This record gives sequence, structure tokens and C-alpha cells, in this order.
Amino acid sequence: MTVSYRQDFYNVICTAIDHAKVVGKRCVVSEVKAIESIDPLDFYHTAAKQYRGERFFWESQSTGFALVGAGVAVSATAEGDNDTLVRDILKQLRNTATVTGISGIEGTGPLLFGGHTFDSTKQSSKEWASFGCCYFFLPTFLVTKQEGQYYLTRTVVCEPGDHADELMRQIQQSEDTIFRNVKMTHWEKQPWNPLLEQKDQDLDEWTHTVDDAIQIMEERAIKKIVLARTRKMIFQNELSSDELIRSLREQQENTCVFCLEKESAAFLGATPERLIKKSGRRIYSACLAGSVSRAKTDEEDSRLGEWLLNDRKNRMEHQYVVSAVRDSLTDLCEQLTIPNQPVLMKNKNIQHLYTSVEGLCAESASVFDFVKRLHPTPALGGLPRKAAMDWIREHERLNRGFYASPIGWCDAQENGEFDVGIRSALINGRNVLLYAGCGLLKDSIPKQEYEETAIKFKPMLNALTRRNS
Ligand SMILES: C=C(O[C@@H]1C=C(C(=O)O)C=C[C@H]1O)C(=O)O
Repeated sequence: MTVSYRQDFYNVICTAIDHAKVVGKRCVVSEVKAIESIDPLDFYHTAAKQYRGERFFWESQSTGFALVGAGVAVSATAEGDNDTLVRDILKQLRNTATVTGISGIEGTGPLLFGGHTFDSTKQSSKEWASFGCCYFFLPTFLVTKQEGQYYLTRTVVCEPGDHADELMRQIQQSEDTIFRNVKMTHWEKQPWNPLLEQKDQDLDEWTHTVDDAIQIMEERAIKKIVLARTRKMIFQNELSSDELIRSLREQQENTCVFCLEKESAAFLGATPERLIKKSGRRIYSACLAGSVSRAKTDEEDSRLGEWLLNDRKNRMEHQYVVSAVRDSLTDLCEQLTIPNQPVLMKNKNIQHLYTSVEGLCAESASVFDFVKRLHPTPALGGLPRKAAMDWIREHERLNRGFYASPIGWCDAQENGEFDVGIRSALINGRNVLLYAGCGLLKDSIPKQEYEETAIKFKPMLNALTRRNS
């Protein structure tokens, strides 16, 4: 990657077009600049006019870090094994992209955002068709909010026959339009959107599948299987990811609110579960497994929390995740700090057992090395991984698509973050597919697990029905 400090964007584009002519290939040019503070969601909303179906949103509620992308400059979709494809694009970007303006700020410059399916051996289903098995894109406009500062990265793809004046005019015009309107963002009160139909997986069918899982865990050396279910919903009017993100960020403190659009579909949610964050040599991961509901009174809530901290089944379920995460990270990290005991993570609708993970890795490591090693942890797949995945592939009555998979971003310095796409839904027009899963052990009780998944529907359900419970 060439970093040019003093040249302005126009000159860099001219040089890139000349270079594209010589090498006969497109060249990517990005410019990073500081901008005045704006609400990332207002930017997302305003960009819809030009870039609906080509946006992403990412906001960590606890740190305030946010990324919003609009417009597809470069994209990658694939069927089958997807990891190589994204790495290749990133490598290509690193080798060929020119970045001008401010440098050294994480989450700025040419950055890929996206995700892939839970199970790369599975063909994508009809609902997930537009996303394919893997979808990442480098946005034309990227707004980054980092430590209270705001940055705009704009990216232009220069082809051999392009004219700098035209490219410059186009990007400037789009930028002016968005930023003129962003200041005037006005969220209108939405009319009531009635729910016309909804369908859950039948409780008997679910019970039967849980029984199957329990039986296989008793017969074979399988310790844990995560089983998921869906709820299909049809609303009267088209749903808007903008409005849903707005509700999620208001209601789901302590989570990461994310959304990835592709054509008319959007996959979004408020996940409490970080898979991996890499910042320079520092890495952060998390073990999250073992759940109980929140209660109405503080007293009852604490009692439930205490119960969870001491419940044998939940502690075991959690410990499987801790051990597997430790095993996955040990040889990628020089240092690894994992506390011996979990603590409680309390979210609006549910509380979990949580163990933090921090480490120090080699400079050359990529956030994708970690994703590949960790996914799926026993929190989303099971233990042993392969046996659990085989069972899920054969028995679970749904196609998970991007649900329970890593979703997130990676910049050209290989910094990035991928969280697990849970507490999520796929929306398309008036249709919604909600997803939720739970960890099964030999002594699981089907009805309890069904109820646990119902609680896990709540964050998205409340956003969809505009309830606050
Ligand atoms: C699978 C989900 O959640 C996972 C399963 C948990 C559990 O079984 O206790 C807890 C947190 C997540 O790791 C989901 O929310 O869909």
C-alpha cells in the first residue's frame, strides 16, 4: 500500500489512472479526512437515497466506536470456502491501494466489511441467496467514529480508461449531497406497522430434535450441541433497517449493533458476543455461554444471577467454550489472559456467564487468522466442533445463513473486529426471519431451552414491534 501524505485526492487519482493504464488493472485510491461530529445513524439514513442496499452499520454501544459504509466500491461474494477470497482481496488492496490524508487511525482507509455463512459447506438457501456464502465490501464512503473523533474515508476505483475530473466530480457530488442532507436529518414518527402472520418452529418438533441431540450426546462422545430455531414474521408494510437500528441502539446497551445490507435484504442485530477484536498486537475475545432471563425486581434479578453462576449445567456449558477458545488462541498469541471464573453479563432481556479474553499476538497476524481458528466456538456450534457441526447440518430445521457467524470488518493494517451475528434477524421487504439458539448438554430440558430461545428473540422482536419490554 502506498501512503501519500501531501498530495491531494485529485492528484492521487490522476497518478492511479496512469498506473492502472500501465498495469492494465484497476487501482483503488482512498482519502481519509477528519470531519465534524455527526450521528453515524443519521449518515446511514441519509445515504439511503443514493445507496440503499449498499450500506452497513456497526456501533459498539460500550465504546462508542462506530463505522458506517455506503456505496460499493469493491465487493466480493462467493460460494463455498470463503476465507481465501477475502484474504486475497485484502492482500491485493494492501499491495495496490493508495491512501492519502490522515493515516494511522484504526478503522479508516480501505476497509472491508461483511461476513460469511455459519457453515461454509452448506449451499445458501433462498432467503440468503443475495448474500451468497460470503459477502464483503469496501465502501465508497466510510464514516468512522473513534475516541470521540470523526473521519470520512472516500474511495475511488480507477480503471485504465477513467478520467480524473469525472471521478472527482462524481464523488464530490455524492459527498456534498449526503452531507448537506445529513444535517437536516429528521426522523419522522413511523405509522403503526401491523404484524400479519408469524410462525415458530412447532414445540413438539423442537422437543423431538432436542431429544435426538440428547440421545446422540449420550451415545457418542459429543459434549455440547447448539440448536437454533427461527420465527417467520410478515408485516403489513415494508420494514426499514434504519428504524430497526434506531430501536436497537436505544434499547440494547452494552451490545454491538450491526447491519449489513445486500440488495433488498438486510441482516441486522444487537450482539453481546465478540468473537475477536485485533488492535495492533492486542487481541480481545470473549466467552459467552450459559443464560438466564432478567427479572422485574433487583432482588429477583440478583437471585437469578447467583443461580446462574452456581448452576452446574450452565457452568459446564461455559467452561467448554473457555477451554476451546484458549486452545484456539494459544499458539497464535504470545500472552493470553483468561480469568478462572466467569462473571455475569447483564443485557436488557437476558443475563449470561461471561469470561473475558485478552492477548498479545505477532504483528503479522491477521484478524482473519483468529476468525478462522475460533469459528464456530462451542457457544455457537458445539463440542467437539466437527461432530457437532455434522449433527447440526443434518438435524437442524433451518439454514442459518449469516446467523451465529462472524460479522465485522478488517482494515488494511489487519486491525478489525468480528462479532457473532446473534440476537439477529434477516429482513427483506415485509418479511422477517428471527434467529435464536441455545447450548444443549445431555441433561437439557427441551421446554426450558425453547423458552431460552424465546428470550433471545426479544431484542429483535422489541425493535420490530416497537415494544420496550
Ligand atoms: C446461540 C445464541 O446464543 C449463544 C448461546 C448461549 C447459551 O446457550 O447460553 C449464550 C450466548 C451465546 O453464545 C443465540 O443468541 O442465538
